[in-house]
Amino acid sequence: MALRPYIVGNWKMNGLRATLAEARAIDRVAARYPAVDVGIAPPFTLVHAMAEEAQAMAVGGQDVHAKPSGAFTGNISAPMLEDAGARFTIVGHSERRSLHGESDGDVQAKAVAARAAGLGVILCVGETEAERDAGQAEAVVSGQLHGSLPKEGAEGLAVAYEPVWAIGTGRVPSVEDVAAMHRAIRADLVAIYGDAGKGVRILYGGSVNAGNASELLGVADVGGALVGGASLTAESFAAIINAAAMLIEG
Ligand SMILES: O=C(CO)COP(=O)(O)O
Repeated sequence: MALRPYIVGNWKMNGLRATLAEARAIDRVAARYPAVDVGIAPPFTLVHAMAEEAQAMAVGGQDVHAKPSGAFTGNISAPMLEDAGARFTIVGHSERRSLHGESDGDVQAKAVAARAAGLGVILCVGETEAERDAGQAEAVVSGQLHGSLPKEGAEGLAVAYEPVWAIGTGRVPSVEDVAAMHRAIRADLVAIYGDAGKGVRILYGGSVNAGNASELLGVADVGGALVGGASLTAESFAAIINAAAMLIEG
């Protein structure tokens, strides 16, 4: 891994106040691995409390609204997230794209808004199983990248490749398929941003766990992981952070 590894937990709609204890434990793990960037995106209700305490990890949002303020019942804006202590946000997760009907244009507007508020962005892309079976995986992901990446520049940006069929299923693509997709994403990033596209970390997400992290993180152009289920306890998340650290140390 040429870039600093970035290991991010997406807690989704899991997280009561009790999980603050888990967050503290994850922060202590992050402190032991200064060469690895660690982030957690908890539910909005925990962002402020976690950000107040976090020393070694970044706290982020799972989504953000494209407008800075206004009459948008139930939404959270990028300046509000930043004000609560968040340092980054996920945008374009497949659960947002499919369950909330978010288009590439919506995702792009969110990414632009997040960066305008000074937040890092993890922009998610990924094909469905039917699209992969039809041989369309790379074309679909390339279309998502061209449609949703902010055009102004690559600063503060990471991309997460999350095949929809691998999320929460225990199934992961072959190492060859991960390598091919990350190579294709890198080529798109360089086509869009020029040399700056080489510095964008491309995370893999979808059923990453302690058992497969080392193999997945060892694939060329995999710059980290976006982890769902296995990020919910410090013990399983620590094993993934440790796998990333071991790979840099060789
Ligand atoms: O969607 C994911 C992270 O954003 C992946 O979730 P799982 O790790 O639970 O498969």
